[in-house]
Amino acid sequence: MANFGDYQFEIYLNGLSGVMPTMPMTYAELEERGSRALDPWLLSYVAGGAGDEHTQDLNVSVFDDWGLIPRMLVDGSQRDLSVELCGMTLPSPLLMAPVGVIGVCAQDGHGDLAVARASARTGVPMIASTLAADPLEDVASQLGETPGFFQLYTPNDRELAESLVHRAEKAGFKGIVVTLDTWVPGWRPRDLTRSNFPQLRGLALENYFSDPVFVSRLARPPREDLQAAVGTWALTFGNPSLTWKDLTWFRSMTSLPLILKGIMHPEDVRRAVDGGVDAIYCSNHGGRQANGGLASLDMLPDVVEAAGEIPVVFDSGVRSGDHIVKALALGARAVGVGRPYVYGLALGGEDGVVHVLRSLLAEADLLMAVDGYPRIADLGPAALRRR
Ligand SMILES: Cc1cc2nc3c(=O)[nH]c(=O)nc-3n(C[C@H](O)[C@H](O)[C@H](O)COP(=O)(O)O)c2cc1C
Ligand SMILES: O=C(O)C(=O)c1ccccc1
Repeated sequence: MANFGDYQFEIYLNGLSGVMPTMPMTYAELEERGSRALDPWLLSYVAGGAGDEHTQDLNVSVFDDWGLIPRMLVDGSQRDLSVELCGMTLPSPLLMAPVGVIGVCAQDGHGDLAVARASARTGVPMIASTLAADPLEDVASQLGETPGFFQLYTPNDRELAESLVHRAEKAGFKGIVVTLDTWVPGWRPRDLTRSNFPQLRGLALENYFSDPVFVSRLARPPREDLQAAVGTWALTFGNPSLTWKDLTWFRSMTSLPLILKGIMHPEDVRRAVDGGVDAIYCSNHGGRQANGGLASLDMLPDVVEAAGEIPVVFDSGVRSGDHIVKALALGARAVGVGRPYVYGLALGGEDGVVHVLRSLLAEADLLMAVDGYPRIADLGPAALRRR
């Protein structure tokens, strides 16, 4: 397989216009131009976080606390970014974190499908959100050979939760990611001032509206009374009384690999591992849920240690190839990005997402080559140091 870094040569030889017309090459430009491509009310939701967004900003800046240490005269002719995750071999450690409004971040309102097609083209797995503008079956049908994951927001209606998970299994998803940190949205000033949850406009609820259990809870079909359907969704969305006891239930719901997302505390890692999960997803939800916390990267080494043999997926604040490499060196098995591909989608649709993913992978691949860590197995705590 070609190295991801070959994207560099495509750009040198063809010019960026021959590859992806006029797309940004730095995150700063991607964020700036992607932001302008989104309606202001939607941008507040996508870019915003909890409180004064200190934790959200810290997620990104914390990567500067670590520096990679280059090694010389290492044979870089055989590079390999592939990883094993939950019994699957992935071409790279990069994942697309679940984003619940990507549907409306695309010009045509079908961003979930565009992201799924980008996943098919790049081999970068999509973790499809419960909150989607197209039903999960339609998303799964666009994934091609790339394994996909379904992210579950656990409603307080157990029958509905089980229906969603079983639909995901049937549709061909290869793992279930249960998000634990968002059974209620956090305090998000940007959304509060503009009344901005797109969900409340009924914009990302197709998995519910297409679900027989959900529809059976309504007096009239969603299309006939959208307001009532959204109201029922709001009352059903989260379950505040879930506890670790319910891990048995999650485990019993599916034979697919089970991953718990939003884990930051090593004690929670141990409970999850004891409960038989297949992977731990270390994340603070991109700083959107709780302000005043550590950066997600701050907890990664402790989470990895507590997880032992169980693989750790990481996200929050990853913006560049060096961020990916640093998270891998600190023990992550796979690394997710959220906002970067949302801006790629807003700017260039499916091609924009592909460009963002290929750029991140090319940067990570070339950095590992230049720094003398050509394979992921070469990366470990000795590859970096806290400044
Ligand atoms: C607009 C937006 C919507 C999100 N929706 C979901 C979601 O539906 N489910 C979920 O588990 N996480 C959701 N997340 C969190 C992401 O999965 C991920 O944890 C976070 O974006 C990572 O941080 P980053 O944006 O700094 O890369 C969302 C994030 C954003 C930016
Ligand atoms: O915006 C989010 O990050 C998110 O996942 C969410 C989910 C439900 C309600 C509000 C926000």
